[in-house]
Amino acid sequence: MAKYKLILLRHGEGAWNKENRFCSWVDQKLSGDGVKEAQACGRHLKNLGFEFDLVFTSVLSRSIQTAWLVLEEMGQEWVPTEASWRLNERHYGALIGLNRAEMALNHGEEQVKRWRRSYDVTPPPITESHPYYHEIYNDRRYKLCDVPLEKLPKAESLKEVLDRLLPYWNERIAPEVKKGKTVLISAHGNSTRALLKHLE
Ligand SMILES: O=C(O)[C@@H](COP(=O)(O)O)OP(=O)(O)O
Repeated sequence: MAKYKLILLRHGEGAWNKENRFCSWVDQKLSGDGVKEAQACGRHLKNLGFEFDLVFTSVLSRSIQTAWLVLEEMGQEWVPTEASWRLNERHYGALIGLNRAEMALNHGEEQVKRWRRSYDVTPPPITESHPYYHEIYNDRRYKLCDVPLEKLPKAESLKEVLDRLLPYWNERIAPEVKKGKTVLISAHGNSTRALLKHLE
């Protein structure tokens, strides 16, 4: 029997995943296929016999929606869930909204790969002239965070994702896992990647 029970989940496909655009902190909902993926995941976890005690999500709808759909399929909608910006997707700064294939044509495959997959390369920051700046920073969810609005990131490397995620992991999630709770984290490609890197 495993000592700890922690399931890490990346959300189902979002509308901008389909369009190959950097979505990051833009609050896109799941696509039709994304909904089906989350439901299939819920059925799979149910067949494996998982019974969750606690669920953690980011504050982005695609991770919350995925958690709901998973719990619904499992008949465990009542399980307490908690959302934190610290589980958000990596902040892709000025790259938000851009198409990865077009970026590769303009900047070269290597540069795009460096921005996406290196550990400590931070993309250029988002500025007020960016088309999604105001949508992100005027959103009420970011006024309710445990840090003031001006301290929220404007771009992040994977290392910086881990730096902002670790206090939440150490203070809020890890103690529950250590108590023997079965915990689901429904988050994003890069926030789960950062956490896995830490756990390994
Ligand atoms: O921000 C995004 O577009 C993707 C990750 O992008 P890549 O690091 O894979 O380019 O995040 P997710 O769909 O998991 O929330």
